[in-house]
Amino acid sequence: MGVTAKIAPSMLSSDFANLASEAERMLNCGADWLHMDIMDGFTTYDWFVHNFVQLLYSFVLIRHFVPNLTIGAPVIESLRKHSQAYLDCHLMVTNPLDYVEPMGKAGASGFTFHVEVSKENWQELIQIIKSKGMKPGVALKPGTPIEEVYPLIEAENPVEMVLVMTVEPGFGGQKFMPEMMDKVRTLRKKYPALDIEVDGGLGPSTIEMAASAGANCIVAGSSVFGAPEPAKVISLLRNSVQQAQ
Ligand SMILES: O=C(CO)[C@H](O)[C@H](O)COP(=O)(O)O
Ligand SMILES: [Fe+2]
Repeated sequence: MGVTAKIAPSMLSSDFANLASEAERMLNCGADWLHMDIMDGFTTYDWFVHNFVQLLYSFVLIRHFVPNLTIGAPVIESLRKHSQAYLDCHLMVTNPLDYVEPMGKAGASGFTFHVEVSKENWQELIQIIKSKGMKPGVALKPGTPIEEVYPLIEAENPVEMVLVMTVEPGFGGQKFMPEMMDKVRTLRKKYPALDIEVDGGLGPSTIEMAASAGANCIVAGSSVFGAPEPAKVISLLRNSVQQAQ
C-alpha cells in the first residue's frame, strides 16, 4: 500500500491539567502523533438558528460547528514548548481560515479542516496551511458523502490526508460507526498512497474493521487513555494496520 501506520492518541481523553506529561506518557507508550481536537462550541440556540435558517432559505448558516468547547492555539503553543511531537490538529470549527495563522504560529504540525464548512474556500485554505508549514488534511462527518473530498485530493495543490469521522464530531467515548468503512474502502481503492485517518470509537474491538478497510492513521482516545497499559493498545493498533497492509 505504501503508507505507514500512524497511531495518534486523542488528547481529548487526557488529563488536560497535566497535558505536557500526558503527551510525554503517550510518546513513551509508542504514539506516533498526538491528536488535538479543536472545537468551537455549538449551543442549543445555534442548533435552532442553523436548522431554522436552513429550512427557510436552503443555505447554511452555521455559527459553530460542534456542541463542545475544547482547546485552541494558546494550548497548542504551550504544549509545543514541552514537546517536539507531531501535533495532528483536527479543527471542528466553522471558520477554519481564521485559525490557520494562529495554529501555524503556535506550532501545529497537521491542520485538518472539515469539508462541510469549506466548500467555498478550500483551495485558499490548503495553500495558506502549506505556506504556514503545516500538513493540510480534510475531514468529513458521517453524513457527508465521500465524493465531496475527491476534488480536494485531485487538486493541483491537494490535501495530504483525509480524516473519515467514525462518530459524530464533538465528544470522545462514542460508539464506532462500522458503516463508515465503505468510505475508507472506496478511498483506499482510488488513492493507494493517501494517508487515511479514522477518528472516533477506535480500539481493540474495532481496529480490524478500520485496518482491513485501508485506514493507516488511527486516532484513539478513550480506548488508549482508559487502558491499564496504553502501550499495549497502541502496539495492538499498529500491528493491525501493518498486518492489513
Ligand atoms: O474528534 C473527536 C471527537 O469529535 C475525537 O478525536 C474522537 O472522538 C476520539 O475519541 P474516542 O477515541 O474516545 O472516540
Ligand atoms: Fe478528532
